Amino acid sequence: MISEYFMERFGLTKDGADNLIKGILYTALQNISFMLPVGLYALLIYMWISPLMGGEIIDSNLGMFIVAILIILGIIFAFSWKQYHFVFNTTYVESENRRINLGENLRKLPLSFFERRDLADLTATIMNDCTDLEHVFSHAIPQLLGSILSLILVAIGMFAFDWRLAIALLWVVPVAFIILYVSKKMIYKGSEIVTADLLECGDSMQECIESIRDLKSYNYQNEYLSKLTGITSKIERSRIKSELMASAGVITGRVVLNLGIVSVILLGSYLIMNGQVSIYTLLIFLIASATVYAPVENGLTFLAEILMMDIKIERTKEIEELVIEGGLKEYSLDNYDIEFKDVNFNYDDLKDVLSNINFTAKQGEVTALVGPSGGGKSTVSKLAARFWDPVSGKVILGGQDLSDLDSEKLLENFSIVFQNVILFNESIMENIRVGKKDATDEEVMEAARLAECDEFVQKLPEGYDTVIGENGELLSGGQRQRISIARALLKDANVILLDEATSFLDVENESKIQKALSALIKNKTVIIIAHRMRTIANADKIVVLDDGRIVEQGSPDELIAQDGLFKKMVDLQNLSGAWEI
Ligand SMILES: Nc1ncnc2c1ncn2[C@@H]1O[C@H](COP(=O)(O)OP(=O)(O)OP(=O)(O)O)[C@@H](O)[C@H]1O
Repeated sequence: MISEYFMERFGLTKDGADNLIKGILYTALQNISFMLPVGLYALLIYMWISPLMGGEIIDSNLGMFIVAILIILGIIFAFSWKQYHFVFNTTYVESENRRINLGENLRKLPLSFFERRDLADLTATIMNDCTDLEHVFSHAIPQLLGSILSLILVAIGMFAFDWRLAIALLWVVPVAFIILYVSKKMIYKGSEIVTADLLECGDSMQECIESIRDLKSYNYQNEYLSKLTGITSKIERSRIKSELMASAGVITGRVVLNLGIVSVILLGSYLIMNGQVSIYTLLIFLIASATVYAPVENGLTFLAEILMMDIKIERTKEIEELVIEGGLKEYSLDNYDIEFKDVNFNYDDLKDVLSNINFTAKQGEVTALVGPSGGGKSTVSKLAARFWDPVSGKVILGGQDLSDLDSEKLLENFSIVFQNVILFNESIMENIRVGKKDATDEEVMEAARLAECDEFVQKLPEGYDTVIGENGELLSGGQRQRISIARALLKDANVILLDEATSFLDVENESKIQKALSALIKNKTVIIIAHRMRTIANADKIVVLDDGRIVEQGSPDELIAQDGLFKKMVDLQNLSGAWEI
């Protein structure tokens, strides 16, 4: 039951929760073992004070004391070792599990999620929040709950010894915790503000690094840096405020704890004067107060930390509990036609981006999406690969509604070349192999040759083994595009989406790649987006999108004959082609 509570409350796995319980028990035992020397002091004081108070003289046996000290040290060592094992080792394993789970969950989320969510925020959750939680599970929770547990056991002993002095010693403990708990809202608020400010700072730093070229070219660094300085100062202020909010409760609690010693002295003196307790009993309680309050003081600091952590736990749970996109993993397709049936779509409920889209991209044909910028071409291609689901209407592949299919399985049928090519900081060979994980080096090189990569790759210092830097920074835009096309050629899937796939290429290279692509696209469903009319001259079907609606569709000849938007676009490009500067 406790295990289930911990799983739910702290988002732990079963093993993690069980180990946390063991960690708490060993922390309690460790705390008690730290109090064992108090028993030894008590004995020593008794031996020393007894003759002064007219009692018998007790023979001190040094050997016995040394043995007792060694036994106590042994016990402290054994419990500390166990506590360390359960608390620290298992915390790091749990933290690793948490990161893997988050990563797994993210992998299964619809791609639309990543367009909506702030990526710096996601990274902060996986890295920073998990690290902060690591600290809470390795220090705060076991120490706090262990302290409470050991305190309860010690309190029982104290009550048995003298219940009046026990009350005088311990009444401050619940009061101190209640004071801190009452300030919970303030602590949470402070932590929420710090988290939001850190995120804003992370976003701005990332933006600054990504756009450093533009900042320099527009001489905008100073303005941007002063904005960054403003944000970092804001973090500093909110951190100080948050610490003050948390420490107000902790310090008040600690002051209250000290009142316990005062009340023990006052009550003890009164009881001694009335002959109800001996000075020995009072001394024992005063010595005990030092060891009893130490874990409680730590506990107060840890409780504040746990209250501050709540926001991080919520943030990780939010990702863990996101609804994972479902869908059929096993399905059969009649063919690879993609049909848009009465599709309406928007990104944010505010403005319709696509309205009443009806067309079919047939297998064995090239369907080109053209139209003015912002007309909805890329959005149509995203819906075709189920990156998003339509708000109404259906997108159908070979008779199956895409929204019924598992995205990962569905994308096995797609080769996609995006406008913005993403490359990894690995060798060219591995970057192309992304298209087909089990491809041999020969297959990769063949795809690279077809995509006109071979010539520039041979000139690189280590050929196909050259590592191309973060997002392929060592390559030109056209070279990056060719690598992306090589990936698509290697994957050789049945549906091919090309979104401005050759926009960075010069005429010569584009013509060569068009040739390679025509070999690739035989008998496949091809949807191509291009602004250059030359790129889509051989398309079987043209769909013209303007302001989210299909305004014309048909073969290039039919549309030229219609003398509408497509014809206007072709004429304009012919005209601009003839311009001389
Ligand atoms: N992730 C998004 N969130 C919100 N709105 C978006 C998003 N992506 C695109 N839009 C909006 O949807 C509309 C259509 O964009 P889309 O990229 O599909 O047009 P496009 O025809 O491909 O444009 P271009 O030719 O310039 O690439 C635009 O108004 C754009 O602002």
